[in-house]
Amino acid sequence: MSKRTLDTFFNPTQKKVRISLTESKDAPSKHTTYPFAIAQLPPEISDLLNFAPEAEGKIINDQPDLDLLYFQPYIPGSISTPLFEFLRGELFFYRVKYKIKRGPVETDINTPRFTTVFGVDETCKFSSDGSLLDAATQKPIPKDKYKTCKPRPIPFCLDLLRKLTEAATDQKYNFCLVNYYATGDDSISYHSDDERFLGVDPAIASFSLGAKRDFLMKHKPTPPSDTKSAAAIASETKPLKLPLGSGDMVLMRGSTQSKWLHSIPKRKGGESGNGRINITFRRAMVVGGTENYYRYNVGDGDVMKWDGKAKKMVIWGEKKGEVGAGKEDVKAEDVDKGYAAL
Ligand SMILES: O=C(O)CCC(=O)C(=O)O
Ligand SMILES: [Fe+2]
Repeated sequence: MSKRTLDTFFNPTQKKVRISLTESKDAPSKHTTYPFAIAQLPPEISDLLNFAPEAEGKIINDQPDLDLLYFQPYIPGSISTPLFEFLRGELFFYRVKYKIKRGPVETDINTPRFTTVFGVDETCKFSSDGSLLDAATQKPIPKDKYKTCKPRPIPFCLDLLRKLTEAATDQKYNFCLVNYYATGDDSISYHSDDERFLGVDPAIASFSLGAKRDFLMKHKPTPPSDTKSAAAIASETKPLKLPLGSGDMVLMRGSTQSKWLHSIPKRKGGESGNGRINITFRRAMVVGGTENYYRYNVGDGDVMKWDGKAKKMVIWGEKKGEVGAGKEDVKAEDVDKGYAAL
């Protein structure tokens, strides 16, 4: 067996761009699907975001099927905490519950983190008035095109980062998923983002803001029927731990999603109690992707918003109250995102 060498090196193809904000500098983002308007980034943040990426991306491809581009950091250090606080304070979040069926047994799942999502798959575009148009014909879409969700446009405060990320990674993104891990008890179990609606070998750009959390990766178990035995692959690969800090970005690309799993495990103590935001940009190709993302990241429960005085997420709207605490289903760790733990 040939030994793979560690060839982590600088990627010469990365471009730097400046994005000028064409929208009014302070008009909040509004849409009929938003529970409330979302403020624009203050200029102190948006001006400096234009200097991203702060560091060159390092390629990590020294293991079979792995292809990462790791920016440490991507977001300038002087704005990563203000951006974290801005997004935690301005976005609406959900604590999604759903049921899964394993054979005859139905299980209730409580997603062990706060989530929210914006975007629409490649078959549609948002027009300037916020309505959805067919991407091919530019005509309004049939009312019943999306049967289980109402797609939401990416607000300006996240769309600037999306555009910068498109330029830095040479990829297109139409979805923005946001996770908020309030404490070390919040997590995402081992999974891969390899759904068919993302197409073959999807590129996913993943940002970290706030508390440092470990990002674990391990190769998927390989069926022995493949060209190599499961044992041969297992001995060639070793699990990876990236201690993601505020402002870091990991681009996962190539065969990474089809062959590797990733997770943010629960942690005791440390800075995890200060909260961490994860933002991923992805590109969904078909209607099913849009329906899936809204089902698992918005769901049908209460809207939640950060309460700066209470320093926690509370239910937004008429019924105010504390959210989430102590209600996690222990089983959620195993089946989070609808995937059985591997
Ligand atoms: O929080 C993270 O860094 C990872 C999130 C993730 O894997 C996902 O949302 O699919
Ligand atoms: Fe993921």
